[in-house]
Amino acid sequence: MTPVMNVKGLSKAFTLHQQHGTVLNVLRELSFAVQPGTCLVLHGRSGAGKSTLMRTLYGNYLPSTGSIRLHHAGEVLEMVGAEPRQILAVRRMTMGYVSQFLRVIPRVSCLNVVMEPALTRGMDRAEAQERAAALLTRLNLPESLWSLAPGTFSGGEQQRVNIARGFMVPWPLLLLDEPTASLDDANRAVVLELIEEAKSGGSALIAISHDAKAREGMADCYLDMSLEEPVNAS
Ligand SMILES: Nc1ncnc2c1ncn2[C@@H]1O[C@H](COP(=O)(O)OP(=O)(O)OP(=O)(O)O)[C@@H](O)[C@H]1O
Repeated sequence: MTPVMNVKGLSKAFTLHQQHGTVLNVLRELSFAVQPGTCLVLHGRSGAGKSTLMRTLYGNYLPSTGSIRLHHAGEVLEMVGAEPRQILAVRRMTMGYVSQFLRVIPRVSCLNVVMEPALTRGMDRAEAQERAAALLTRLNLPESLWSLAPGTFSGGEQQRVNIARGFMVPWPLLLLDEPTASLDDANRAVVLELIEEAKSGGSALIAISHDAKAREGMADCYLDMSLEEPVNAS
């Protein structure tokens, strides 16, 4: 099977210019591939570089070395050094990212936050609203909150809005950062169902989860990022 993403020799170092130019070698020579219909879970101690890897894959950080090849729009795109317009097209069509915390935009209602990825892809508004409502209902978010901006919502409510938004459209590759961190057992089970449905539809997922039950429920394979202590050089 052709992988959705193929990563080779990926390294990322941070240089702390304000702190005597200390260099943190966070990712070192990582190579892995992600297949459609599977979930790869990033595994490793706190500080191993899991979030850094996610941000690098999403194009937020430029790696120091290596290659990230992504199946996008019928072609293989090298994400390292891709133009900003290509990264934006990838984020609209190919790679979704459910970050740990919802980015709250003042005065934008919960329903609009959830619908946005579908509207950006040209889905009809009524259809988008129906899908958003179905997801919010499954995630047990009270209907009385849907027309409110999520800024005042609890941590778990904000997380469920973020998850509904992430699953609004099918993604060839979906990145999930701690998708069940603030959720109770019932809502964790809903998130695991959504992940299973996405996999059945052919999506590949890359996830970080400190929640052992959730991790076991979603993982098809693991990337162990704790094999060595990071090397810090100045
Ligand atoms: N923007 C940055 N600038 C400098 N150092 C950074 C930056 N982002 C992360 N780091 C460092 O990289 C290392 C890995 O951080 P990262 O957040 O990726 O770890 P993690 O495995 O996701 O940890 P956790 O499980 O605690 O969330 C840490 O030592 C952190 O201090």
